[in-house]
Amino acid sequence: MIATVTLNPAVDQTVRTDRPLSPDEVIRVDDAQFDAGGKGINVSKYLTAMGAETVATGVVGGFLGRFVTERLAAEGIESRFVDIDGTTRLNSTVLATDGEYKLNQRGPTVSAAEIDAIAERLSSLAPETVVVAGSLPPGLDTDAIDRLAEAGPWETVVDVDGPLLADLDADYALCKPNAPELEAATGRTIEDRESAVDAAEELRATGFDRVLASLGADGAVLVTDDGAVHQPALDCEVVDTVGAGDALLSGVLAAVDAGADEAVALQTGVVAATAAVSTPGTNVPELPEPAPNGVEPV
Ligand SMILES: O=P(O)(O)OC[C@@]1(O)O[C@H](CO)[C@@H](O)[C@@H]1O
Repeated sequence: MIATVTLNPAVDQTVRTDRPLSPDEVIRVDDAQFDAGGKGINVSKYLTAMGAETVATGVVGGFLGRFVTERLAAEGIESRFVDIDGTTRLNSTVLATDGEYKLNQRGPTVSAAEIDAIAERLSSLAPETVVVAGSLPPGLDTDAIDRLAEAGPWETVVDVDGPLLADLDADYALCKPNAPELEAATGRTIEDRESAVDAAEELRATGFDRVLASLGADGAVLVTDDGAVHQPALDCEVVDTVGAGDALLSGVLAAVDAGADEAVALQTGVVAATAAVSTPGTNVPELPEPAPNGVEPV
């Protein structure tokens, strides 16, 4: 079973307007989509859709926290969150004709005691894999992630900001930086897939068995002990990019969980990410079967 930990969940609000954003004007939008979000939660949503066993945990609070747990229950996603005093955040995406605007709140304060409570939840769930994903809320630093990684016999996967990746001390099974995060974690410049692989190798040497790097229009690479594989991006019309990284990571984890090799896992991830960018918000779209193998060694 794969448990996900979201230390800073969100209600994701997505609105669209058929004009550019401009200051000092009221811009009226026709409708708003609300999804239960936060990176770990999204991973649990995708894993469930892909048939992998998963439980979402982390912290929730207030009326927006209730929205998150109720929405997950309605979608058939198992969750075991720790309640906190503050209110879970509202993150907004505005899809306008001049671009995609994302406003993420910092979120409520979370304490070390609440990390202990999450570690207890994880111990009782006894997952094989724990995925810690998303930003750290006020009150926490990377020690919280290291503590969760070391609190049990599970392997731990992380999807956190680049500077945080560089600060982690425990051993991790996998991390999933995008290109700017890979640059921030290593101080290297990513110009192409070869430089991404070099940076990923450097990151692996600091305590990550595998590095899954998303490279936007250049697809993704998965770098492991067995070398590196690359999957080019697939053609699609991009509606919004929110949640694409979560879909990529989920596809890789679900495929590995089902016994697939690295190339098939990477391909499954890129297919899921392509479906994610083709749909607004962070609800899980219909996931197509992986296309013919486009994976190549780097
Ligand atoms: O502020 P963070 O924790 O870095 O990211 C949070 C977030 O933008 O990530 C998800 C998409 O990946 C959304 O569901 C959510 O709003």
